[in-house]
Amino acid sequence: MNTTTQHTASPRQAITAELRTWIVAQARAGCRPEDVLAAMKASGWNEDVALQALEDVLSTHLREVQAKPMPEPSPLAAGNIVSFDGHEVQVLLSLRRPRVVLFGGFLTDAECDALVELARQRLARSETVVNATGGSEVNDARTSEGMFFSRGENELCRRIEARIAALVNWPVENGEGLQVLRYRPGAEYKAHHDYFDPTQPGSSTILARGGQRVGTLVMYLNTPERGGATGFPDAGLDVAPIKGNAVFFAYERPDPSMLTLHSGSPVIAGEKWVATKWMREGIFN
Ligand SMILES: O=C(O)CCC(=O)C(=O)O
Ligand SMILES: [Fe+2]
Repeated sequence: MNTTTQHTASPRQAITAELRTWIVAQARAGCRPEDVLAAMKASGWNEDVALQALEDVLSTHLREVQAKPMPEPSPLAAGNIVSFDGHEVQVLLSLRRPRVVLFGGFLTDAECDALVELARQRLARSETVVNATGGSEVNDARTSEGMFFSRGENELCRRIEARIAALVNWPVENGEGLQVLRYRPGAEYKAHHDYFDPTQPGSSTILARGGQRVGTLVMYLNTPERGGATGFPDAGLDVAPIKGNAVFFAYERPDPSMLTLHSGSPVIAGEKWVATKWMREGIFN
């Protein structure tokens, strides 16, 4: 029997989610297609069927990666000063992988102070999402206090939301309301991803409202005396929390390979205040 007949005669082997993830991971790690094919053959795949599976998975993956619109500050380059609404913002750092951009002077001192004062009386102990249920709970991994403004709640929120939308090219409607956090000495937010784990049953409720998170902007509302950097351990990057600056990062897929694992490291002295804007794939209502 030649291979062609064998191919026609054999039922198409199913491309499971697990196999798809594995093939994509091999490609992203720089493995040559012929080596991936050899590994599949070694684990019992018929050559033609394996080739077809490789082709299907990789072409779909390429289309997904190319077609997906993302929040993205380009065409700004590091070193530029960008002006929006009469307000000048500097691009202090731009990293491609993970996608991270650090803005200088994103908020004025007066805007930072006003956000802190509006948020102060509404603070409550921060919670984390419980993936299994889609609810939330108090957790040692996150020892800050926080509150949410609803989107467009007041003139200040509207002004900041319009600036974010313009500078990262992402619609205001896709943003969650601003969240303000206060960390006291010793408080931290341990390493986490901002996207919702799609394999967890609780995520479907959360994702029904606006889809996945694809980008985050953390704005520093004060400069803590010591500690409190935003760390990106996969990139070996620590962003100093300086009043008015803001760090943007984006993650095309809800996957650790985006390297956007990050933490709010413990505050050692003083308080740390931040405002976070999370951006969804779709309209968040
Ligand atoms: O406090 C920080 O530096 C990071 C905050 C953060 O990760 C978040 O709000 O999701
Ligand atoms: Fe985060």
